[in-house]
Amino acid sequence: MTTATGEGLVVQGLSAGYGPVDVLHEVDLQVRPEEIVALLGANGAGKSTLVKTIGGLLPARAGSVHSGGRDVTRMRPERRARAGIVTAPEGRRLFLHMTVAENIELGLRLSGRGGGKALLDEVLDLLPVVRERMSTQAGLLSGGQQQMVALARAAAASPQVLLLDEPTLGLSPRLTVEVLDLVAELARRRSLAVLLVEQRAQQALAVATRGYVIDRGRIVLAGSSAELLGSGEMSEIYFGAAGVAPAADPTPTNGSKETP
Ligand SMILES: Nc1ncnc2c1ncn2[C@@H]1O[C@H](COP(=O)(O)OP(=O)(O)OP(=O)(O)O)[C@@H](O)[C@H]1O
Repeated sequence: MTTATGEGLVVQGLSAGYGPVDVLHEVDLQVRPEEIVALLGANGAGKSTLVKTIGGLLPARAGSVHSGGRDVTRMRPERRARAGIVTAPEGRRLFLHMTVAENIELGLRLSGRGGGKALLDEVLDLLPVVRERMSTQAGLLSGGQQQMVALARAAAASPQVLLLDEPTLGLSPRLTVEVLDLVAELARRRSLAVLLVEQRAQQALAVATRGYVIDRGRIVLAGSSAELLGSGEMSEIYFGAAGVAPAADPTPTNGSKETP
């Protein structure tokens, strides 16, 4: 593990938890620009907690988070977003009664980091499904379309570090491949450092160059995608604990969480 903090996302010795319970224990990870790194783990392993702590929604109890060489550990989420760390949270979190355009505008305003019309245009070129539905109410879109809107909203905020918490949750295998291909295209075009949280290890490792496996709040395995896919240890830790096969398709749900 390099300790260089100059580029991308660097997490060192990060611990966090809820109330009296420690959930994350001294997590180290790094994502360089233009790199997609998968964060894999069974239900309850600590993936969302790690994303929340990196994004600033949950305070770090120890350790540090750097983005582009800047120490953001003590910054509030809005300041972190302005510093380049943008999260597309699990469950999409769209405002379902608002149009797609309003969702994107509001997201950009909240992040305080919109990349302007040119960037939004570039993102929408990659996501024609979103462009075609800018005036549609978000609640009327399918789960896959909502996922694309969440991705567009996050990408249009001009992130340096993009945290994607289960962007394929509830999507069909075909849409999963489509969303992950788009993530890869965005990472390449915009030099993004992408941390991709996924339960679908095979699909995630197909677009990621490297991955980490988290178990009970600790990184227990790290390696290239090929190494992880071939690792018996990973199957044991991850799939043994999860009780699902690597390519398992989680039960589709179109449910969305609406934040006030
Ligand atoms: N708000 C909370 N308050 C207390 N404990 C929580 C809270 N959120 C999560 N936890 C606990 O923290 C641990 C890690 O949960 P987390 O949601 O980070 O796991 P996860 O890997 O994202 O799981 P999943 O894949 O099911 O979303 C679990 O034991 C969970 O019960």
